[in-house]
Amino acid sequence: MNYMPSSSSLAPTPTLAVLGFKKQLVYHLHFWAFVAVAPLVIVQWRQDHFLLSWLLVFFCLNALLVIAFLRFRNTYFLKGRLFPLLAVVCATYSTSINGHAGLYWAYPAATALFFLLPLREAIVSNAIFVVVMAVVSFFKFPEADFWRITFSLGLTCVFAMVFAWLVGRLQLELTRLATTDPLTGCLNRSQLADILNNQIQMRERYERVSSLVLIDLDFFKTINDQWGHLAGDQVLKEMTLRLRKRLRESDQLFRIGGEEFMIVLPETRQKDADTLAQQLLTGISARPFLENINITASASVAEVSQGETWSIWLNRADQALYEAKSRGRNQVVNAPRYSQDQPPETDGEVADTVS
Ligand SMILES: Nc1nc2c(ncn2[C@@H]2O[C@H](COP(=O)(O)OP(=O)(O)OP(=O)(O)O)[C@@H](O)[C@H]2O)c(=O)[nH]1
Repeated sequence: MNYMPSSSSLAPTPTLAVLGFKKQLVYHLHFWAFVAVAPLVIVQWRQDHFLLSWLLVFFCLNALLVIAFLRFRNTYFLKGRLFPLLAVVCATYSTSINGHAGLYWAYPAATALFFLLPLREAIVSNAIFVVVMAVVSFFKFPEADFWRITFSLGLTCVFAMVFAWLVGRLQLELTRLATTDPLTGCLNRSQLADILNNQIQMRERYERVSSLVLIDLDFFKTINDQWGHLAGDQVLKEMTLRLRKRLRESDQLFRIGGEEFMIVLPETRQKDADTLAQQLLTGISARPFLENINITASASVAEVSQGETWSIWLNRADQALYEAKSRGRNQVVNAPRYSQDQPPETDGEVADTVS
């Protein structure tokens, strides 16, 4: 149970990876839209379509600002909302004055909406867009074209919607797979630093105290040796169910090692966390697992202290867990408070591997 820095702890979390993906998508859509639309400003100006030309200037300026904000500030300019609005207005207006030449832009505009807006907003915006385009085409083109345009634009929207919806689901599924342990469904270590850091910030900024509990099954190796690895897996699953049953919705349960679990308890003082840990250990030892496997667990409790880092907090809990094991197991040990004058001995700065 040695918490040492490793290069993998510097890798972005799955959630950050998804956010990074979204930023790249927005960045590229604005960049390529700018490249495609900028020449049209001159084309439309030369054709004396001054209003459309100005609209396209706004579109290009917005694209440049979004690109600049993403690159230099890592934020979205006006939340990225102007692109869809301007794209739809330009495509509609261009169709009304340029006919088919303007209509062709309606298709990329409708598709882009699904990648830039939340799905529901994109569906509503595109439904309105298709209706408006249908009205414009009804007055602008022969009836046969009106039907073709309305159906082909509607179908483009449906395809884009299905694709965007599936990409969204895929992102959620990949995040879930990357952040949870496949055997127990508990959170894995990928977001551990972020979640502990959040609790530390709540402590520093708002004096809101949280605690963490480490629970480690005792002599788990003998379960595997005696009953087999599959039975060991079943015990871990049932252990998770027993822990979850007693926890609150806001508590976060991690499996941070083979038979070691960590629970983050927001808004919970050491004393209450200790009571909870005692109850959890009772819940484990009171009834046999898989009908006849009796097992106990050891636990430690640590309330977050002013001025400590997440790794010191976790190390304090870890050392207390060692203490519980060496005192004979099947008990809870409270970690001593962290003091900036006398920091507790730690094995290293960053928790990344647990044995
Ligand atoms: N079935 C199963 N066993 C696992 C899994 N992950 C780790 N283990 C086993 O858990 C055991 C942990 O053994 P130890 O670290 O010696 O701990 P212990 O036997 O519980 O002893 P103490 O913690 O000192 O009480 C090892 O035999 C690992 O192979 C898993 O996902 N499934």
